Amino acid sequence: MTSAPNAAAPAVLALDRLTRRYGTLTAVDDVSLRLPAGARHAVIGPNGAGKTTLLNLIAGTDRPDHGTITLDGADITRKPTAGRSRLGIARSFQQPAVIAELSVLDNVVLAGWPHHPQRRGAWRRPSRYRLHKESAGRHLETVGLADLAHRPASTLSHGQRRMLDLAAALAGRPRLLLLDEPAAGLTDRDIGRLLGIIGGLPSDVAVILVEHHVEVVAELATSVTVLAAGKVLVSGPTQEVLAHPEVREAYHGPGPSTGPDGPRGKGIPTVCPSPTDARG
Ligand SMILES: Nc1ncnc2c1ncn2[C@@H]1O[C@H](COP(=O)(O)OP(=O)(O)OP(=O)(O)O)[C@@H](O)[C@H]1O
Repeated sequence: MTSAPNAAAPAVLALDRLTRRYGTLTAVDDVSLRLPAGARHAVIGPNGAGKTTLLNLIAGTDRPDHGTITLDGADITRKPTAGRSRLGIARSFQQPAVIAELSVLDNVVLAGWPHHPQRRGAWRRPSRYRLHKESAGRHLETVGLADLAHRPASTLSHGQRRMLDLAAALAGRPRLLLLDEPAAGLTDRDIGRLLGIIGGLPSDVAVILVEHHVEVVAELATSVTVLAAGKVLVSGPTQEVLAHPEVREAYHGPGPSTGPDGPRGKGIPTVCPSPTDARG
């Protein structure tokens, strides 16, 4: 079993009282979080809990109304997305961000371009462009798409596009990788590969994973935050959080013993239900 990140270690990412309102709706409500280098942290919660909004605030595609975000001790709350990306924040999306007209390889070359040490003049100098292609090829090998490198991205299946999106995120040489529902729509085989890829990331890359598959969360995350209506319901080491009475009640409703080996088998759903399911 994995252990929770060391709370005393210096934080790569620190969120302090982050709040985002849309009109009268508070999508993210006073959320604080500290993640050390190499953290494997999951954010779970029912539909509409504010998980994607939280990722958007960290990535810089949305701005908080209140609170601060620091990366390696520097305040990035007002920094534009491109600046955060240069500092090493990369993300994958619920809908894979793939350029269908480009080859699989060139999607990764393009994503890695601004982060490559040999980025200047690479289009004009074939030897430099070759370096970009080589490092893109390594990322494709990591995600199991090397054989499809020269195919148009438009020909990929949904699962393959997700893997390409992940290769593109890795090309950004991230310090912090934000993954929004990476297992959604994947076959069991692809989920197995995904677990291997994320599990094999360099140990200094911190990962925040928004995921509905609790089995994926239990396998990958050492710590978990549960959001409900934008607020932190509970946050801490994965096994403690998944066994927390309020978390179990939120997903199962009140009832008799819900111990890990109780009447509901593993006691946690494989896929977190939507609020409608939860109200069931
Ligand atoms: N741009 C926006 N304008 C208005 N409301 C928004 C906006 N983005 C998100 N919301 C609302 O904020 C709340 C949180 O949305 P968010 O997408 O962050 O939830 P989520 O936990 O990621 O849900 P899901 O699991 O369905 O992806 C929802 O009620 C949503 O409708």
